[in-house]
Amino acid sequence: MTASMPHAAGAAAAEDPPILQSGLHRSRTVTHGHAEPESEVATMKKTVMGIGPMLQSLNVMNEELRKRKDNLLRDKLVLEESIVTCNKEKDEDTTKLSEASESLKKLKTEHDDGKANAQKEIESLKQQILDRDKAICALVDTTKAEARKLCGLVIWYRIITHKCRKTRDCSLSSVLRVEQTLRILKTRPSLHTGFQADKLIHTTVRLPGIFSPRPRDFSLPNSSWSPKMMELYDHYNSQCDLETEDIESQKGPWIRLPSYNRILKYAKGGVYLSKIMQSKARLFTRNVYQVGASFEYVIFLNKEEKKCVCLFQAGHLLEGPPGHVHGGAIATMIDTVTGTHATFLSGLVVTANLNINYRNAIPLGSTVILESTLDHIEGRKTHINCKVTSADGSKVHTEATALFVSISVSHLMGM
Ligand SMILES: CCCCCCCCCC(=O)SCCNC(=O)CCNC(=O)[C@H](O)C(C)(C)COP(=O)(O)OP(=O)(O)OC[C@H]1O[C@@H](n2cnc3c(N)ncnc32)[C@H](O)[C@@H]1OP(=O)(O)O
Repeated sequence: MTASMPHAAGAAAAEDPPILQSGLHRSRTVTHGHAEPESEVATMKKTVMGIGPMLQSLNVMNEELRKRKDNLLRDKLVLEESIVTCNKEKDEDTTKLSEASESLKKLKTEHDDGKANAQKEIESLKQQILDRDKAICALVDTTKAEARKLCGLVIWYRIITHKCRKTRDCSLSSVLRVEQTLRILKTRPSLHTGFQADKLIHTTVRLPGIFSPRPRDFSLPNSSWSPKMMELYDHYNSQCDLETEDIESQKGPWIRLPSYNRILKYAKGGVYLSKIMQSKARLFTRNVYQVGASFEYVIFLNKEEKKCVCLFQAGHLLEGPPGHVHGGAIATMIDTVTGTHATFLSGLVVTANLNINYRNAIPLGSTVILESTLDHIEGRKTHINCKVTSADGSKVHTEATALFVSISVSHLMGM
């Protein structure tokens, strides 16, 4: 019988799990073979008992799968929440970005407006400077030869006092100085200058305005100045003119003369120096930038007494005899102080003669005073005396006389 139904039994075996297969097979066998019912029940019982552990493991697996499903669902929820948060943040960032772009646009517009306004102001101030320079020129009657000479000297004065600054400062105080110079010059009508009046406007108009950075004024105290140097500086500086816009309110007999490291860009024959020379040329006494290393000095001018005082501290680069200042360096300072003095007295001059007596050597690093006094003026010749003493005046280091000859601007160009 069993053998007569191979297909049915085989099909059942293929569909059912192995344990069931053996149980069922047996029960079928028993049923069809008319076996004892008790033994069939027992067999069934056995079979059912065999199913128990299998169900247990299936339950465990089911439980695990359920847990995994729960976890996945939780993860999904978390991810969905994150996506919502990210989208929210993205929206906020987009809003912020557009706000920032708006602010930037606004700032740019404001900046452009400000720049345009500043440009306008600069143009207007430049025009004012130009008008003022023209007005100054108009003060001088250029049809008269003497006036033309004065113009030439004004230009020289301006070149010396302002062109040496990179800014060629056109502030009100500069105009004031020009006016003062005019006054001085008017008292000296016999000066020989050959400057052409039409060049005056050209030159003054080209002077730049008040916007360039100011170069270093070497005559101001620095950290290398000794206490003695400072004491003397304070003494003279406290008696200086107050730089006010009102000419009448100036006080003090002394003027501290500013000092820069550049003067002219004209050269032999009146031609322009090469660009390299123009940019690299430096005044001899101001060509060492390191403070305290070479010529540390400040010049004060006394208009009333027609004299100059220079406080000079010689640095270590000026050594001549061991530990003492080189005679050439002393001569340089004497020429500088007396030359400056003569320029203020007589306008454009050059040194024609310099006589020096070296009485006592000057120790390096010490502070000395150079006193420049007017001896006399005779036609184009300005005779100056100069005495170099120790800071307390007790020792005379050097004595000198100098002759300066007035020259025209064209002479200077042709030198
Ligand atoms: C605010 C900035 C301050 C800057 C300070 C730095 C100061 C630095 C100054 C210098 O270092 S200048 C550079 C050194 N000097 C020179 O290179 C000058 C070169 N020499 C000349 O250009 C001419 O020789 C000079 C202008 C000085 C004279 O030539 P001129 O043909 O114009 O004049 P002239 O020869 O007819 O002389 C005019 C008068 O000066 C007299 N003179 C000229 N040279 C003389 C001399 N060496 N000794 C004595 N007297 C002299 C001359 O006798 C005459 O007197 P009289 O009218 O009574 O007859």
